[in-house]
Amino acid sequence: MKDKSSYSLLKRFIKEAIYEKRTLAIVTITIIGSAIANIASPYILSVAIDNYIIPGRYAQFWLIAVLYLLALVSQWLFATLQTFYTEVFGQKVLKNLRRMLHDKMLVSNLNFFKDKSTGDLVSRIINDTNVINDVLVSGLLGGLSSLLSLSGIVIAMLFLDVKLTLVTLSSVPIMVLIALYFGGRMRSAYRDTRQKIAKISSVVEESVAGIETIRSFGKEEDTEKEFSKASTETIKAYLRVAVYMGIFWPLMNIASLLSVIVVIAYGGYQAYLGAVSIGVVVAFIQYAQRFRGPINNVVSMYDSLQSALAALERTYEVLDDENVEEYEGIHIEKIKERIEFRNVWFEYEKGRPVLKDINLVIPAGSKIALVGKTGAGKTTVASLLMRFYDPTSGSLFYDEIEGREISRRSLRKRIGYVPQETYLFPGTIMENISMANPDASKEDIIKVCRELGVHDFIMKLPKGYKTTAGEAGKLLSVGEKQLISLARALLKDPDVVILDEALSSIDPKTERLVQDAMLKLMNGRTSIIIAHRLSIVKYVDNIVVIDEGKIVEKGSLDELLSKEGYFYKLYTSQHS
Ligand SMILES: Nc1ncnc2c1ncn2[C@@H]1O[C@H](COP(=O)(O)OP(=O)(O)OP(=O)(O)O)[C@@H](O)[C@H]1O
Repeated sequence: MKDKSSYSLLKRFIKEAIYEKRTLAIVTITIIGSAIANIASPYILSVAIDNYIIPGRYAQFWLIAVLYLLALVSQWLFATLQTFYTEVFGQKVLKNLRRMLHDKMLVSNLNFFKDKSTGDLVSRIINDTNVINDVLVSGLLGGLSSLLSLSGIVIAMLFLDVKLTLVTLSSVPIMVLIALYFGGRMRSAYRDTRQKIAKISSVVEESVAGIETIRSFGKEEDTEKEFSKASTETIKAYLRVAVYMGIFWPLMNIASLLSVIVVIAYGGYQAYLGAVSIGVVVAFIQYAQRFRGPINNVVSMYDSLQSALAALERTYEVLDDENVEEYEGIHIEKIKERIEFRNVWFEYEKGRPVLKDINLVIPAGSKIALVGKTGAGKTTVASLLMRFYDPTSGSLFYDEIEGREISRRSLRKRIGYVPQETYLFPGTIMENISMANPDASKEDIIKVCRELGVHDFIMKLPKGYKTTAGEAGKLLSVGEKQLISLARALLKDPDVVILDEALSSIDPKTERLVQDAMLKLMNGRTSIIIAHRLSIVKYVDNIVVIDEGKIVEKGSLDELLSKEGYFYKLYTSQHS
């Protein structure tokens, strides 16, 4: 264990978890109550035997019998309450951690996502928090409760008879060794089963996502083999757990019985000599049987701490990531005059600029097309416009206000972005469009869809506007989805539109629909089109040609064609 950092991680976690004070107070009470009740019942039994049963004082016997019953009932009651409230506490901590992680994702900038895969983030939010709950909350509280019970039992035993206590405790090291050796193996085998299950789900996930590629390359057999391998490994891992479980608990029981035998033999002999009473020996027999569970809990708490600390470290890594979007800044109501790039340089990775000294003025209401080979930097220009990133050096100005000073939210409200691939949120088509403007009525939405020519094909879907995104995702083509995205952007009524043409091929009929819808959306608005097809460039005022992060040509279609330069080559290669 990396002591110092593990300690500070734990300290921070405990400090943050402790804010659930009320639930934690209830858990603490149940833990203490449980420990006391656990110690009390054997003790009461010893008193009952020595002071009432053996002397034959049956008149007052009912009192001690009621006390014994009470101790047993409270033992059960506290144990139940402890399990329940530990879970309540754990779930609250879990919910809070998950909320913090999810919120963090929502406010993080795109650098945050650069080195994290979807699977990794999902696993941090779902699995790591689960491990933290299991080990750090339930495990730690269970372990502390066991430690308290163990200490209580030892104190009660010492109080009754010191020598007998030492004899009884002689089997404890054996139990600790068993718990360390076999228990440790059992837990690590169990962790292994979780990893194997995760492997199965990732194979399934990949098969579903890549089903078309699998089919087209005839890779069904390989995928099937991979799945079978993962399944077999899972079975093996579960069988290992079963074997270790089969060995572990019976061994613990034997060790526990060993101490009972020792107590009976030694205690019995002492009782025969009159050194201890029968009641005390009976109490010791009961105490001796109560060691195995708590000892296993304490050992397993220590054992699992390592994996939980790793999970905690991964969780804090996300929470402490400094790539956060700043939402403060000047609120802009409208982009009225122009957008300007002034000496803009940008690099995703230090020392590798992808935009180099971009200077560009986009007057309000004008239309420009960004053209260039793949990887030239067109999408990056669009990302800077929306402040997904800020320039590494140089500035963007919106009506002479420096981009970095403007509130990101207010800026993005003024921009309608139509990405290459449309993301449909869970929900209906209607909800997917209305998210652009929650105040819009159904009629407004239908009007916008009619205007863009989207209405007819939405009505052809099985449930029209009520078709869910899941169904629509399968039924709609890339172009049709982009039409929905265009409707979404129009409903927002932005000042600026950024359109990223779909790369995938679209059938000619839909392509015409998409182009018409694009032109309607662009009408009267500052428009920046990332043009892949070049047929759209007829409709723009200016074409900006980017190559390797630099603007290499700029001008109207006629100007650039007559120049017979870089653009001319691109254009003629697509139109030949
Ligand atoms: N998130 C990122 N991290 C690191 N490098 C990136 C990132 N996004 C893009 N790049 C790199 O920046 C360069 C410009 O990419 P960009 O996506 O802006 O080009 P593009 O002209 O839009 O290309 P395409 O037409 O293929 O979409 C490329 O070399 C690309 O590999």
